[in-house]
Amino acid sequence: MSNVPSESTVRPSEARRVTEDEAREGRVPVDVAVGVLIERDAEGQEVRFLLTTRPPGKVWAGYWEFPGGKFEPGETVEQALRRELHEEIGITVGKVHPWKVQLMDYSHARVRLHFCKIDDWTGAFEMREGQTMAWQSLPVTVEPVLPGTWPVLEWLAEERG
Ligand SMILES: Nc1nc2c([nH]c(=O)n2[C@@H]2O[C@H](COP(=O)(O)OP(=O)(O)OP(=O)(O)O)[C@@H](O)[C@H]2O)c(=O)[nH]1
Repeated sequence: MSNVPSESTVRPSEARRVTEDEAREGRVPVDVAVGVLIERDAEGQEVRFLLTTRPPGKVWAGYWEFPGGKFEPGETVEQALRRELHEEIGITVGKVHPWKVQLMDYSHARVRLHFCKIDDWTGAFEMREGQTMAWQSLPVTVEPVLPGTWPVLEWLAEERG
């Protein structure tokens, strides 16, 4: 797909999608709640989505991703997402729509990414961890994009035909 970065630019040992079956063995996945913030046009069609850079000092710093973070003990996806988006980008999230789950292996961790769509929030965006934000549509114009973000761009492209 022309508008999605090529996974071949990252060595397989660094990042790889895995299935739930494969993940039954080896490292226990870390659950991560991720928000796909969507802006709609007057007809209600999805137009743009928000990407942010990974903060300085974190693994894969500077790579573009959807905002979110790891669950804290006992949290649901929705609770983790509300907390992370408030802590990291300063907004208060309204309704959360669970969308897709994707497992991903990195050298630093195995993660289970819980992607949720959000089109309802209040508050001004404030990048509280030194990130950069960009509203994007397909094809995205920012780079580099985090490998764990590529599947989302594919799903969005599929949805838009
Ligand atoms: N936020 C986010 N994380 C993603 C995405 N895709 C993806 O593979 N990840 C991975 O999910 C993990 C999220 O961890 P994080 O370090 O950002 O979480 P956090 O904010 O709770 O950080 P901390 O508790 O380490 O400070 C990372 O391993 C990151 O590489 C994505 O689109 N958004």
